[in-house]
Amino acid sequence: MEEKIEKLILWLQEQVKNANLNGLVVGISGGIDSAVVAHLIKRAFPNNSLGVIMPCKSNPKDVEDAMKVVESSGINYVKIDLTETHNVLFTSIEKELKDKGEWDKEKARLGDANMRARLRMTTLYAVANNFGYLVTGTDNAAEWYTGYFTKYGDGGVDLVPLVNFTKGEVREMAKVLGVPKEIIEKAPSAGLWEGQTDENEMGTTYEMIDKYLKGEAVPDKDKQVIERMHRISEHKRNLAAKPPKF
Ligand SMILES: Nc1ncnc2c1ncn2[C@@H]1O[C@H](COP(=O)(O)OP(=O)(O)OC[C@H]2O[C@@H]([n+]3cccc(C(=O)O)c3)[C@H](O)[C@@H]2O)[C@@H](O)[C@H]1O
Ligand SMILES: Nc1ncnc2c1ncn2[C@@H]1O[C@H](COP(=O)(O)OP(=O)(O)OP(=O)(O)O)[C@@H](O)[C@H]1O
Ligand SMILES: [Mg+2]
Repeated sequence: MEEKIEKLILWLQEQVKNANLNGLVVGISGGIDSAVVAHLIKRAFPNNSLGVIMPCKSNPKDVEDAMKVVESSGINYVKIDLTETHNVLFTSIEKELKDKGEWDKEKARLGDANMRARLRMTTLYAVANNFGYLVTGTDNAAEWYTGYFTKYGDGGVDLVPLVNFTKGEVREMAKVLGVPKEIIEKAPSAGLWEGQTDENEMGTTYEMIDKYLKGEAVPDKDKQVIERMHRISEHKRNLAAKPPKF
């Protein structure tokens, strides 16, 4: 794993050099994926890396955990609270659609959640412009394959360094990098609504997705969930659809 980490760090340095920019920024959530990326970018660019903590109606525990990652990695950081911004934008959309009689409360929950991820993306790009940094994503192989991310939200990034690592490998990497134990052990969550966990929402587990990606046998029920998620999220892994020239 040490060797893979060294190669990843060189790769990160090369990407920034090729882009003619100065360094890297990442959103730090208090979860393991962003903890690993924060440690990696701090190692790649000790003086040109930044973590952004962006609570958005979030559980205060997430900010505490994000601060543990700031401490363990030693990364420079800034905290930008998006709660008020989200309120203003979301309630104005709600009002207009309600006035038209088109408000769907059920579907709105997902729209609300995805808006949090897209506001974070917008914030990261504003910060990246300011410093001349690239925006670093945190998706691992399991999330990328299943499309378990918000299109143009946490999926809207310049680099995805963890995309070839299963969740299990990300945990292994976290240990080597010195990510705090409690961050490594907590249940993965997008934190987009109270009590959300990735595995509850997906209907399968990272253990199963990792096995599937390694070509190992998984129960039929899990295989079907994974293959369906992959199929319906194909559009997220591509740029916008273009018609041919007529
Ligand atoms: N076939 C197609 N071709 C082109 N575009 C297509 C499309 N189908 C949908 N779309 C577009 O994509 C949109 C749906 O995609 P999207 O907006 O991403 O929304 P969606 O995939 O429905 O939801 C995002 C999922 O990712 C999870 N998530 C989000 C953020 C972070 C994390 C985490 O682990 O931390 C997890 C979240 O909990 C939720 O389950 C549609 O509204 C439509 O605009
Ligand atoms: N409150 C937040 N502040 C800053 N960035 C955030 C916040 N919430 C989410 N993000 C960004 O969105 C990314 C996607 O979230 P995701 O939950 O997949 O990763 P994670 O929280 O790092 O790890 P885990 O999957 O174990 O919860 C995060 O890695 C982080 O970059
Ligand atoms: Mg998370």
